[in-house]
Amino acid sequence: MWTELSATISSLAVAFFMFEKYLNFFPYTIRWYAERNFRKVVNFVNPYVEISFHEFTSERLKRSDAFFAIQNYLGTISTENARRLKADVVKDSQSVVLSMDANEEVTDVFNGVRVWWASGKIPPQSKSISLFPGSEEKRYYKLTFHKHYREIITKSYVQHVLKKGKEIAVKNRQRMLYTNNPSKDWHGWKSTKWGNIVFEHPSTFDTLAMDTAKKEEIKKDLIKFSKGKDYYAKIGKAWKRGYLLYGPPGTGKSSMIAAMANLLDYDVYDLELTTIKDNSELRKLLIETKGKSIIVIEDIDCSLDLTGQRKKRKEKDDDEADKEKDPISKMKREAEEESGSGSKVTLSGLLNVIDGIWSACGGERIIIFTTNYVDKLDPALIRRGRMDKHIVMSYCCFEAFKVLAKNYLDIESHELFGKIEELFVETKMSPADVADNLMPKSDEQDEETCLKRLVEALEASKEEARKKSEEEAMLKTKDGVVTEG
Ligand SMILES: Nc1ncnc2c1ncn2[C@@H]1O[C@H](COP(=O)(O)OP(=O)(O)OP(=O)(O)O)[C@@H](O)[C@H]1O
Ligand SMILES: [Mg+2]
Repeated sequence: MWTELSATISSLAVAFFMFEKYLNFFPYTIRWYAERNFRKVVNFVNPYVEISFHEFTSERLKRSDAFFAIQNYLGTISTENARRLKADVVKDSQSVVLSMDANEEVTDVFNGVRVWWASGKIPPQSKSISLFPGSEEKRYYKLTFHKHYREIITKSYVQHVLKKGKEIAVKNRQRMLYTNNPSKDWHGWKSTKWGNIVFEHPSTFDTLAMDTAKKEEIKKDLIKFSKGKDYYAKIGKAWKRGYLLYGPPGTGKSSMIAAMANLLDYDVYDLELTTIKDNSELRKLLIETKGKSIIVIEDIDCSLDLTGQRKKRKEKDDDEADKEKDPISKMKREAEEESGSGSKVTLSGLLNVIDGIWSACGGERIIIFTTNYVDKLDPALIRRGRMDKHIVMSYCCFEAFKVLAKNYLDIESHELFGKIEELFVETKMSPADVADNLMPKSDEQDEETCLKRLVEALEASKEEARKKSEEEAMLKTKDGVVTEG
């Protein structure tokens, strides 16, 4: 039987070869007719069905999600089967993920049905020399199975592969910190709107010094949001949430953002508004962001003039008449004008990004604004619904200090704690300054030295505040005397 089968296959192969070779000598209509019938015969003899999954979809540079899901899935089964594997290092350079190399084949069994997966590459079509080597090469995976199982494979198996592949991608995913590239770099081969590096910030809610109840409330709020897909769909609201973090410098706003990203396992998009030319660029950037991410606009009060009424150049001229005299300001302004880097993003453009029709694409996103001066912001920008939660990051209190002492010095109590608690009632010091005082600067510095340094700094700050208030009081009385006089 085997001898007969191999003889048939060889004859078919020879026939196919001859057929392809001599077909070009016939006129087109005959060729088309012959080819169609020949394929019918081949399909009748060949009981196998093939499905290809290509790396690039219709848009040339848009990578197919399915291709990567399949790549991940095949990585798990090919480690036992395939002989040539490709390795990628992921997750803090700790683990290796294997995938099938080109022109390898592996088999898989699903509900008792055997399928074959093969990987391949389509070489460049054009013979011209490309500036970008390898740019034309297209990878693909080919799935082969018996036509008898068409239903089960196309309906259940492919879905199973994509689901598993996506799960593996989430598990192996390295979180990224994205920053927007200036729009002049958006075009060209493989250029992207967002530049990215691996996000590795160590801040967590455990290391964050702040009121414990407030911290727990924020954590619960975040977790509720991340699990709220169905709820948001039910109430007909885009699955996104806005946070406004405000407070003096060094109170932990940026650290809080990193802690949030670490808690939820989200990517971070750090949006630099000043490099965005106009509202349409802002929208394009937003569309390119993925779900499970935090979009951050730091120091929103400094980023743009978002008071609603953007000043016109002429009006500004009066304000800046003095600045023109200063050679450094003048040079800076001239350079800005030359590069055309002045941003035209407006308040309405920003509002549209936060809760316009575009903001719903992607889903599962948190938008965070930070500012030192909340009063400077336009109320429309931060009204509830846009910025759903306002979080004030304030000066260090005794409770926050205890978290820092535990983290920086590994102590939970000390005889100086009493004094420090008293001093915190009357002094305003940012957690950044407290942390700096608590951090040992050499091996010789023990906890006692660090705590004493903090006490001294707190006393100095208290003294400074006392002098300042005395001066202010004196000025007030003087003013009073002058007015009365
Ligand atoms: N609440 C806090 N808990 C723990 N560490 C803090 C806290 N606040 C500040 N720090 C420490 O101070 C440093 C500066 O803090 P961070 O950058 O988060 O402040 P910020 O509020 O973003 O300041 P700015 O308004 O200047 O941007 C951090 O690296 C961190 O070590
Ligand atoms: Mg900051």
